Amino acid sequence: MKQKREFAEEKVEEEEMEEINEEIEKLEENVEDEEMDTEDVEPKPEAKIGENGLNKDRELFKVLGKQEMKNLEALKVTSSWVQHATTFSATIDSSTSQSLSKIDIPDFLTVPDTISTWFPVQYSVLPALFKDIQAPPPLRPRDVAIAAPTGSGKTICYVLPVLAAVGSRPSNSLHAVILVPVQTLVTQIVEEFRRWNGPEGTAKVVSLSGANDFDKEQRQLSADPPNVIVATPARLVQHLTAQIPPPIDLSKLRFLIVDEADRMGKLMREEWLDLVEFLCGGMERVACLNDVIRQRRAPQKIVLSATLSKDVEELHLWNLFKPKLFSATATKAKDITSTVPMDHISGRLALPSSISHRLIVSDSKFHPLAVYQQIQRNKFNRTLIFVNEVSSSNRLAHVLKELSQGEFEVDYFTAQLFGKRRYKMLEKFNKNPNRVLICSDVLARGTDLNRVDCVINYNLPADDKLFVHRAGRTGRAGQEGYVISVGDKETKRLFVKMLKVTNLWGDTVEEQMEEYLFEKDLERYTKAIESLKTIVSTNTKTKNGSAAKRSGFEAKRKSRPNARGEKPWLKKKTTTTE
Ligand SMILES: Nc1ncnc2c1ncn2[C@@H]1O[C@H](COP(=O)(O)OP(=O)(O)OP(=O)(O)O)[C@@H](O)[C@H]1O
Repeated sequence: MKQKREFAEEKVEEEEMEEINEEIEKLEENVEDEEMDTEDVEPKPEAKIGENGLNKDRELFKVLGKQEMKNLEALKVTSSWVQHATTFSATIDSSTSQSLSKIDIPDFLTVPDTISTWFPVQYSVLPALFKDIQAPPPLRPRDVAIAAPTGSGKTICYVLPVLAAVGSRPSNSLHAVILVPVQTLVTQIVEEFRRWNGPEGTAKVVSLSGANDFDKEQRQLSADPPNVIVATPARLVQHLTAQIPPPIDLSKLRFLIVDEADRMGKLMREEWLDLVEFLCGGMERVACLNDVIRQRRAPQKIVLSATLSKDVEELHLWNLFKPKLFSATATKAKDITSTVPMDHISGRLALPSSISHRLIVSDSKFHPLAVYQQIQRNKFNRTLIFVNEVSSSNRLAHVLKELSQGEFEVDYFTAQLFGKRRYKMLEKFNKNPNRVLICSDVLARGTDLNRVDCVINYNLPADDKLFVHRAGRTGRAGQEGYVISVGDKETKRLFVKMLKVTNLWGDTVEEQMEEYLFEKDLERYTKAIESLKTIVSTNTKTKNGSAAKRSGFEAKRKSRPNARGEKPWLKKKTTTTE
């Protein structure tokens, strides 16, 4: 019985297969007919025969009908406000700087001795912002985006307007919040406020970041409400959510400023911007007259960066109100929408013209020696060396110390450094000559160190923006600066391609360093490597033995009694029972 059923099923399958084959033959005949029709309409191009003797066209997907498939051109969408930017010169020299008398600043502000002229970005932005403060517009002032090269003086563009808005007799309300991506920048910007705020310091400026103790910050915010807060987003949100109501009242905010805006990442809206805008109020979309009136309360947003993204989605994230763009380009706005596939608004001039770049290509085993020879040959006074891994920072530091034999001091600075030790390290670098500081990218953006002669990319930067920001630690305020990138035949290829695609290659000089150039220092170099190997092997033994030492704030926190007053780190004394 079962066999019969199987046999019947097979029979049905055969009949179905025959029907399907007839269908396919009919289809093929139709297709051939179609081909026949087009035959007399236009001469059929020579059929390309592939190796296997088949018609090449048939090997690809057959497009039915007559339309030709063609690649559509990628649409370049640039916001209209990016197209109609207020532009100014990217170069800083006597011809592009303006005298201080050209801009009236409030008399209660003290001009630091180092400031004698206004840089192009300041001369372009400050009058517009001062005007909005002296004569507030009926609705709310337009938000501002500033795209200018590194070291061009963008910080002052918001420090002065904020201090002008606070006024000479400040009330107890919070006028401005400035957000920056890393805590080293928080301290630097508070210092810039102090420079202009005068010795008695009319405006109360506080810093909120991982460098300070959270509880201490919270007590200070409640006891003495500040006029200006400079913070990292994470620490600000921590204060805004730690207690209800939060000790920070954002409802009367005049400025919401984000420096190094493109570094805040695509998740910033979810992480902190929604919460801050909600607490500021007035950011809702306008649906009725009441909204228009309520919108007057919204703070004026100012976003800044040397590589402000041109990406419409990213710019849209900021929810800017009728934004006004100030952008550094040597020529008019055509640079901004340049055909170069770059996502910087500041166009091809993202690198200050006072910076020269050299690419050293050598075998990777000689890279520490190549770095030493470049520092020694050019007699750089202060050198910043960027590495990608923490491990290579202390190894490179050891080899350079061995090679330099006291010619210059070598330190290294990474995110592992906590609390005050970071600022002591930077202060030591700023105050002393003949320094080499090896650091990770925590110092790549915004950090304003004193007269860095040379930036060395010991490990090449991952993308063009990072290259621009690392290079921008030198050649600041129009001074001369040198950038040296170190690579080997493999890594050089991708690096050169990246810089050429984004028009940052400019007049870079490429130098091949062959093995014979290293012979004169080879003996010392070998000794340095040997001593490094012994240190690394002893370190690995101690690491297996005991936990690595912590430094600074982290170490102090470890040696503090817990809530119950116990000291868990002390070994419990075992009492003998006999
Ligand atoms: N008008 C000026 N005259 C002289 N020096 C100035 C002037 N404006 C700014 N500077 C100095 O130029 C240096 C760079 O300024 P600032 O840090 O504001 O640049 P930036 O554009 O913010 O750089 P980055 O993009 O790296 O953050 C600082 O040391 C600052 O003191």
